[in-house]
Amino acid sequence: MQKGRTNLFGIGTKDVGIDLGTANTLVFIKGKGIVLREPSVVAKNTVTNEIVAVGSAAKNMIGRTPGSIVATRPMKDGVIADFETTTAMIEHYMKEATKASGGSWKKPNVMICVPYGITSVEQRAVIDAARQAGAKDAFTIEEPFAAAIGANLPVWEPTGSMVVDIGGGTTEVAVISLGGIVTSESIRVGGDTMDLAIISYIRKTYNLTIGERTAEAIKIEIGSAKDAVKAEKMDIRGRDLLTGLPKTLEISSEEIVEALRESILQIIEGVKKTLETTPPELSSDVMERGIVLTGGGAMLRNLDKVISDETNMPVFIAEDPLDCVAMGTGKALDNLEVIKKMQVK
Ligand SMILES: Nc1ncnc2c1ncn2[C@@H]1O[C@H](COP(=O)(O)OP(=O)(O)OP(=O)(O)O)[C@@H](O)[C@H]1O
Repeated sequence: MQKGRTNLFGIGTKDVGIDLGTANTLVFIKGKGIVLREPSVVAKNTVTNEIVAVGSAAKNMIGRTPGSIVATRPMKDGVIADFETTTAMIEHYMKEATKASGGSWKKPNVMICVPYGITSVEQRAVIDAARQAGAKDAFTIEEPFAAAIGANLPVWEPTGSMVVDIGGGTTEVAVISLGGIVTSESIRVGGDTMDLAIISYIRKTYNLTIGERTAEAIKIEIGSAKDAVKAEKMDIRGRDLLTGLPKTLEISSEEIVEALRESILQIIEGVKKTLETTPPELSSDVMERGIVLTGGGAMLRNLDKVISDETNMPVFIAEDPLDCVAMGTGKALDNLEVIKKMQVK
């Protein structure tokens, strides 16, 4: 255990962990837990280049902005698409974290979880952004590793742990042992791809256009990775492509299973590919302990069952799958000395 120190946040070490996800950003403060969760959205005025809003306020602007304001997701697809905006986002969340702890900023160590496989240049840029925003020192941790720590897997032990983190932009599959990622796959399929697949299905089948937020709501409410015993129904609203007018129709969960089939297949392929390249000793550990699903996508109904059927492995959903990466990022601060050795040079 690291020895606590007193600062303006109160008693004890109050270092900060930030899960910079493609869909959501979560901020963890040591000793307090997760203090903030907001969508990773930034609204920018394209004329003045000014940031108008960050987080929930910006998400509400998606699809509703006048021409001069654009609401974007700077981390879309699991990569840093726009560095300047990402920096602004880090600054915003660090300020919000200060407010959330009811104190003024006493420089903390900041651990930032970044998408797996981002370049060392991008990692350094994130570190610089955090330092600029007031961090005493900043470190990065890769997403599947943070997810595994957050899911309480024994990542530091000489045993194989397998995690499948299904986020907004990507799905990351990794086998971890002795504090390192032994084998991994990053698939450009996540919750966003599922939403787009639903939009495309509804358009093709019913000539109805729906927005991304509606598609996400459908996925969360009646989405499933395989047919449920009892089909569920939902009324959805969109714009009829033929008449141009708003229209409501009823869809069933079976249709969403069909719409999501391709995305699910790709996730399964990624899991199988990782298992194929896992050394036998570690595979047998995974067989014994099971595969752990984290990330928001882990909550898609029956996804655990489908992955288990296809791999013949036990599959478990982590407790609080949406929080695993942020919790793991925060907990990694307890092992700062080890994490320091993993940093890009
Ligand atoms: N109950 C649910 N069923 C299915 N999907 C869900 C559910 N709840 C949330 N999601 C999806 O989870 C995704 C967000 O997950 P998460 O917050 O773990 O992603 P992220 O960490 O921001 O993304 P990434 O890991 O790609 O950086 C969104 O696509 C959201 O629609």
